[in-house]
This record gives sequence, C-alpha cells and structure tokens, in this order.
Amino acid sequence: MKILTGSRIREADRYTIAREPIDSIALMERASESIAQWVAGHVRPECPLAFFVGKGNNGGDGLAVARMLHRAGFSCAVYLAFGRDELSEECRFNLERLPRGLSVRPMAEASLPEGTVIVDALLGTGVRGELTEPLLGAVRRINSSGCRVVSIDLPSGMFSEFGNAGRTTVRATTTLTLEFPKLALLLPEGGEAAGEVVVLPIGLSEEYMDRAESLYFYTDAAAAARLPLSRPKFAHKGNCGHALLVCGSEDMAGAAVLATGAALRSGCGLVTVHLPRSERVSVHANSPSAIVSGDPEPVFSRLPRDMGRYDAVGVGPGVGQDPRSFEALEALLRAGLPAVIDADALNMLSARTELQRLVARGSILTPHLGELRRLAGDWASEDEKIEKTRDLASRLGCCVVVKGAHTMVCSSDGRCFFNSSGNPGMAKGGSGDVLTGFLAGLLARGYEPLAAAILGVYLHGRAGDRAADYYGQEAMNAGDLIDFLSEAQQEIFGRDDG
Ligand SMILES: NC(=O)C1=CN([C@@H]2O[C@H](COP(=O)(O)OP(=O)(O)OC[C@H]3O[C@@H](n4cnc5c(N)ncnc54)[C@H](O)[C@@H]3O)[C@@H](O)[C@H]2O)[C@@H](O)CC1
Ligand SMILES: [K+]
Repeated sequence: MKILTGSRIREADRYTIAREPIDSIALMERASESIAQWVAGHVRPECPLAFFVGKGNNGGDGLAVARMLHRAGFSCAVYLAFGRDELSEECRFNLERLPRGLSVRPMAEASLPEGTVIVDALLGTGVRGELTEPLLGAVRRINSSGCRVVSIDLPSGMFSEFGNAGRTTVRATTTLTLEFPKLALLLPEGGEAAGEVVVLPIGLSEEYMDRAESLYFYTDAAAAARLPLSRPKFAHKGNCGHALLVCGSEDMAGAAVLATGAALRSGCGLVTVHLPRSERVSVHANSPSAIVSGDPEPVFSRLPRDMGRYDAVGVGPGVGQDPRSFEALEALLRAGLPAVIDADALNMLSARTELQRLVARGSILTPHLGELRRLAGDWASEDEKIEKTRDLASRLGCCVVVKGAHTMVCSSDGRCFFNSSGNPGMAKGGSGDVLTGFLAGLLARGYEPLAAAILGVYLHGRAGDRAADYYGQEAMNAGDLIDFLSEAQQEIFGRDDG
C-alpha cells in the first residue's frame, strides 16, 4: 500500500473528485460511513460519544459520523471549537444536516460523563504551525479527560509526516486513518500518540494511487500475500537453497538455536549452523534437522569448509567481537554470499569500516537503533534518520531493516516499506536472532533481497501477534515466535492459494 505525503494527499482527493462521479461531500460521506461502521463495531452502544469538532474537513467527517451514529442509536453530543461562520463549506454542510435531537454545543460546555468515548475531529491533514486557542485548550481537555479517544485520520495537532518531536497533539487510543496510514503514525516521534492504527479504505482514485510517486509504502497482509514463491512439485532439498548461519559463541549459544529454528521454518532445503564445536549439542538437541559445522575455538574463528555449498548466510547473533572473529568475518564477506548481517557482525562493520566495502550487494542489514547509529551516524530528527538510512543502503547496495515498532525496510534505491504487524511483546532478547535466521533462510530459498526483507519482517511480526494472542505480550518470548512462524505463513500462503 502506497503512503502519500504532503501535497499529494490533497491531490489524491482532488483527482478523485474530478475524475470520478463523486463530489467532495460524497467523498466525505464515504469516509464517514467507514468510520461510523468501525465505531459501531468497536464501542459498546451504552457508551456516550462526544465529538470534538474543528473547522475543516476533519471536523466535517466528525459531524457526518455523529449524524450516522445518532441514527444508529448511540447517544451523541457535538462540541464545536469554532463558530458556524468559520467552518469550511463541507463542515458547515454537515453541521446543517445534523438531526434535531442531537446536542450541539460550544467546546467550552463539553461534559464528559464516565465511560464517554471521545471522537477527535479537531484537525486532520490540514494542520499548520503551532496550535493556538481554542484548539490548544480542546486538545488539553481531551488529553486530561481519561476517556478512550478515537481520532479521525490523525491525532489532532500531529503533522502528517515529520516535525512532531515535543509537539502537543491529542493522545489517541485508536487512530482511524483514511485510505493509507499517514507517515507520522509509523514513526516514533508521533506514533506513540496515535495508539492503535487502523486503516480505513475510502475509495480514492485507484488510477491516481497507482500513478502517484511515493518513496513510502505500508506492508499490510495484502501486500505481503503478493510475495511468496511457489514450491515446485519436483522440489528437493538440493534445489530449495542452503542457508549457512554463523551465530552463537560459547556464552551465547542460544542465539544460534533461535536463528536455526527460524531458518528451518523458511522453506529452504538445508540449514547449516557454524558455531563453537563445544556448543554443537545445543543445536542438535533443539533442531535435529540442521547440520552443524563446528568451530574449534570458543568464538567464530574460521570459515566452514566448502563455502561453495551455500546460497546465503546469516551472521552476527551472539558471535561476540573477539579479534579472531574480525578476521573470520572478513573471510566470510570475501566469499561473496548474499548475507543477512546482524548484531555483533554489524558492530564489527562499524568498528572496522573498511569491511563494509566487502558486503555483497543484495545483502540485508538488520540494525536496531543503536546499531544504526554506529553504522550511519547520529540524527537529530526522524527525516534525518531516514535520509541516513537511505545513504547507507545506497552506499552498500543493500536493504537496511531498521527494527522497532513498524520496522522499516529501506531498499538501496531509497524506497521505505513500513511494517504493519508486530507488537511491544516482541521487544525482548532473541527476537532479532529469530529474524536473522528466518531472513537468511528466505534469501537461500531464492527470494530477491527486498522481497525477503519485506515478507520476512511481516511474517516475523505476525508470528509475534499470534504469540501475543496465545501467551500475552508480557509472557511471550523469542522462542515462541519460531513456533508461530508456521501459522503466520499459513495466513499468507492460504490467501495466495485462494
Ligand atoms: N482524501 C482525503 O484525504 C479526505 C479527507 N477528508 C478529511 O479532511 C481532512 C483534511 O481537511 P482540511 O484540509 O480541511 O484540514 P483539517 O480539517 O485538518 O483542518 C484545517 C483547518 O484548520 C485550520 N488550522 C490548521 N492548523 C491550525 C492551527 N495550528 N491552529 C488553528 N487552526 C488551524 C485551518 O486554517 C483550516 O481551517 C482529512 O484529515 C480528513 O479527515 C475526508 O473528508 C475525506 C477525504
Ligand atoms: K483528528
């Protein structure tokens, strides 16, 4: 799904109105029906609804939704931040359509009885500059209310893309964003205030959306379902790819166990794990399907024999940074295999930058924010972080996967794909090891690097969501992700099979 930014958002709106038999009021009606349906399905009918309404089209959406939900039997009250004369044409039109019996009052008179759900329709994508009164007061009132808050399109006050650090905005429980998620909802600067993000389709012109240029994309289930490779009927273990994992050391053999378990769920034909010989039993015991290559030292010190056998390598989790491992990493990179590079292998690339030139094009780097800082340099804002990630991806000819909520996959041509799946329960040691093993398996299996990164990140997140459903976000751990990778794939492969 494409994410449009800035002026393109308004252009999409205008294009749809100009080319399709729909005017701006009807488009607002379509958006509002989608929003009203979501609220009706997710809010108990006895909860009072308080609509905080601004003067632009976001307010117009709020008014149309209030009308629809009042008719559906909800107890609705509308609170206006501005006088009638100040409202946009569409907003005023929807104010006039409110049925008698639906209470409309100035914002100052807002009353929020226990259990009220606030619908935030003060500001959407039209927000400019600093918030001033009366909007500032309205935002503060919402935030101090303790009520559940459903924001329409964006939490009011939030810019659609960048510049939200330290900004006062509504803090939403849920944001119902129209047609595609606005970029700010996916970035840490503003995303925390958005709560749960739900994308509601409103039928903007498909022709426009296809043609519109954008560097930003959202990986939802439909986008992920277009990626899986089919498995040939005459497949055998020798032609489905052989993944090599270089993971673990004497003190961190668990990283190798996790990465191996995940690689074995990727569909590749063979998985070989290279780790200190003293630790080989840990892999044999947990993953009898894997082959083990034993390193005679307690750290990664040399290459496995016959590197020509492997199609891709995953390196880094738990390997440490022993001086012997720097030499071994250099030899591994010189072998030229497409690699998934994580954890200590990334740190070694940061410590000895000349090694970066040896990274095979088409590799995948999977830094968390600390590792990204060490590799790409620090940043002062979200847009600078994205630019630095793009520079790194383009310089190395690799995909860079920046891990976090809405993990971002940046391709070497500068496109950024934000992930929709996953949850905070995955923020635990070992989750990254699982991702590295799984991505290495997908690369070996024959996926193009960008497809492997996007699909792998999405499925890893879905496995996390399944694990959270089963164990809860607090109790789930990285090992659980491996088990749920199979269910996550069935969701996607099932879709593909029709
Ligand atoms: N295709 C689309 O994008 C659609 C958009 N719709 C809605 O329309 C919204 C955008 O509508 P608008 O462009 O009218 O913008 P908004 O409704 O976000 O608000 C703009 C109004 O607020 C004022 N304003 C902006 N910043 C302010 C500030 N800091 N302090 C005080 N006042 C400020 C502006 O002067 C303007 O009057 C979307 O977010 C969405 O909710 C929907 O109706 C349907 C289709
Ligand atoms: K809003």
